[in-house]
Amino acid sequence: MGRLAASFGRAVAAHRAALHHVATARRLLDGPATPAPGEPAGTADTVADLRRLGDQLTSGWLGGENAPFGTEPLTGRTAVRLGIASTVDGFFPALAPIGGGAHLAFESDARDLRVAALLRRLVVRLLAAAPAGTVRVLTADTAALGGTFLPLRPLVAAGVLAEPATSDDAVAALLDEAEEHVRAAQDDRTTAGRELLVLVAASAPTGRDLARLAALTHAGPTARVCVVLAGYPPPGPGVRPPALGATTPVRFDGGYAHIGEPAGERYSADGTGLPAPVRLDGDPPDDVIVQLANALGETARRAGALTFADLLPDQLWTESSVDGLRTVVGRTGREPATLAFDDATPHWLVGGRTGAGKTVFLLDVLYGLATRYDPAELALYLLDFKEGVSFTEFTPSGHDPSWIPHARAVGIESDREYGVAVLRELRRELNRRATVLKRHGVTKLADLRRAGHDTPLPRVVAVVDEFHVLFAGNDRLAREAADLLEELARKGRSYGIHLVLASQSMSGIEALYGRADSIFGQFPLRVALPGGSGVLDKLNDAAGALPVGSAIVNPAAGIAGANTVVRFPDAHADGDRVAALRHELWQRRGPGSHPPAVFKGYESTHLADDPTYRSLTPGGRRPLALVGRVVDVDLSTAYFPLDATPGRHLAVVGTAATGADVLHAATLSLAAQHAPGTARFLIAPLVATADDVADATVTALRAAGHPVDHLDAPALRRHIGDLATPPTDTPPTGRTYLVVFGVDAAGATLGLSDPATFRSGLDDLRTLLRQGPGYGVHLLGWWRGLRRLSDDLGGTQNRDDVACLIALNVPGGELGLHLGVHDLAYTPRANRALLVDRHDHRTRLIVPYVLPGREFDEGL
Ligand SMILES: Nc1ncnc2c1ncn2[C@@H]1O[C@H](COP(=O)(O)OP(=O)(O)OP(=O)(O)O)[C@@H](O)[C@H]1O
Repeated sequence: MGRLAASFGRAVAAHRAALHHVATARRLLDGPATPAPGEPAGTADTVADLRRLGDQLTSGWLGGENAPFGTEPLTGRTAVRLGIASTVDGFFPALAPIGGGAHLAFESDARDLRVAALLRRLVVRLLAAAPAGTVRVLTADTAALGGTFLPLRPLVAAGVLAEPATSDDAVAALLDEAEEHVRAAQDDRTTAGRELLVLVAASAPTGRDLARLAALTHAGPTARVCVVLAGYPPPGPGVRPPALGATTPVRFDGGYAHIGEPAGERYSADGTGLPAPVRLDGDPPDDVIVQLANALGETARRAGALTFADLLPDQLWTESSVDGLRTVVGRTGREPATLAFDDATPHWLVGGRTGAGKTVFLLDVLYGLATRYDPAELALYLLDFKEGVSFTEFTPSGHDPSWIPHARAVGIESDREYGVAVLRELRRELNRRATVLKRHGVTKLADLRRAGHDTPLPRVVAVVDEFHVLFAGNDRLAREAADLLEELARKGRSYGIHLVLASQSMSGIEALYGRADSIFGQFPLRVALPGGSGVLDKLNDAAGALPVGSAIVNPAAGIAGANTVVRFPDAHADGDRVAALRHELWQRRGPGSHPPAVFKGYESTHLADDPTYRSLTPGGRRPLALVGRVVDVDLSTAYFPLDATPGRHLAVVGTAATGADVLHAATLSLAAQHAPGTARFLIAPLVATADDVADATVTALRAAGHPVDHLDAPALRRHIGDLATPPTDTPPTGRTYLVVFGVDAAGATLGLSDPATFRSGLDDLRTLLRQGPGYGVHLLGWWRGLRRLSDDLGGTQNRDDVACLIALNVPGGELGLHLGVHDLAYTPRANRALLVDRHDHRTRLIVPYVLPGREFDEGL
């Protein structure tokens, strides 16, 4: 009996010590101890002491609906009630220390209903014990898939409690969050770190995650974390589980629980714990849960609400980019999450499955940057390869003339060729900067800018969304893209050129010809949106269970243990605010600000809109045949100069009806370079599909005052015969353009030989092709097949006789054979053509001109 009395004496002391903050402890108790019949004997005096303590502490908030919730934050170690200890002399509340580095572990996991009920009660008690927002509870329940915490649904719905983590990935993410909290608390850097984080695990996680959880129990009082772990130690043979630090164990003995030695206190001299059986407290009453949800919900909503406005600075354009760029992208817990483009994280790699919020995240980053830095500090190149409208809002449109003044080039639904053109442009900028730096004897942009150099050298951020498209296909273009990216990634850090590569699929990365490591090694900052684990280390699968609107940010190239969970707002949800901001930025642009060069992959182009065409006047020495716009950064005009060199003729090849449109544009652009009467146009519409366009061509030429002859096949044959003979007037005056819509349709007629001279139309045609340019005769022809062109030329050995080629829907391989070029990177597609000039070895992807209204006729 003496031993028992001593033990209870210790328990009194321990309870007192644990109840150091009596006011707090009072809140952790809920109601008077309810005696249960037939309890075993105890020691009257000490039990009475314990009882008195309990009585003092039983008027807590659960004592009545009007009782207040906690008003003081839980700063140090305190006590929580686990149940009722019973002795023959009475009953007393059984407490255990918690907080201030003290933790709890239950032997059974929450599949034991007593444990499940008590866990729920502990969640409620801890949330209720302190002011709203000072205790954050995270729950994990892989053993019952969240079922343990289901009765706490009202708290989840009110945003007070997060959804339980129910998968291994989610548990890993939860541990990431807890570890980040510990780091923040230990540095005392954020207010989030000052809240108490309670981690309630309904069962022990497996392997490495159990070790991580155990590590949290050793982190000490400054970590501001408290672990409540059920199912420890995990049953079964095998490796010994990691030891827990400062944890009160609770084990079970029949219907009663037994509370072991509390962390840092003694309940018994022999270390056997509280010498009285304990009946654990049951579920919190439903109405209390609802009451708590109502009381804390509003604060949680306010603290948790994240809007686009949270990303913006107080004042526009006040930051300097000398040492890097920084912007708030969202929140970590309740603190702003800031990411940087600087020496430590010069480039970012962003991953996330489709619909994971990648576009939204990128827009958040771009608006965050564009509001902090003025256009002299920051320039943007934005490239998107997917169908969609990601960056459209940065460019002027019919209904909104504004643009973001930082944007230099924007590609929407870009072609790979456009992407490579932008990367080439960035490399030119890199080289330009390298020269400037060398001239000033420094090696880094930051040093030059610190020295007050006045050449505008903004930091450049180039965003490439769905960048894996660049590497689709093992061709010359893919290799060039890899070369460019590698160079930009390697040198960009010093020259203030930063890359953000985003993708829904990292499989493209593997196709980087073994260079993935050398390229992505330059991308220390990884942002993994839901489903974006591909940008993290293979052992780091934290992004699997993320909800949309959050991301794992990892500044250590994705290794596990360096994750931070960031929530970011949906820029699109605040459309009016974003539009107003865009206008504000636009209004602030400087006097010389130009709209960005915009490439919209889905748009067709029209001759009439081309500034080069509009500036054409009669009298040039070498007329230019305009055929479209080159897929490059400035969308420059695609043309062929038609001079006196043999072979300066244009062949448009392919069955696509666009062929007629290209001839139309070439003819009208040539006409604009001749005064009426100085050029002759012979128009031969030989195929029905081209009739409308040929008629439109004739009408336009006549309207411009040019003489036009309309030819059928026999007339064409005659004219070819005439034109194959050099004129007698020397030097020849004027030019003759023979425009044939469907040359292949004249095959039979041209193949016939003249019975008198034995010359066929093809003989005359070949003479004309070689000699015609010398006396001002050029053929502009549309052949619907490459084979027909080749035959008409008399074989591929004569391919230089028509030096200017526009290939429409001609397979790249066939075209390569005709041209004698290996590795020709051309995939026929609607609204695109390949321009080849055999004389100056130019090959360019172009958007060919079409007549307005015929955009959708081209087919493939
Ligand atoms: N922070 C957020 N909060 C709430 N909803 C969001 C958030 N971010 C994105 N969403 C929503 O998720 C959906 C997909 O977003 P988004 O278009 O950015 O995805 P994505 O990854 O770019 O997809 P895809 O690659 O298919 O275009 C949108 O409806 C968007 O409103």
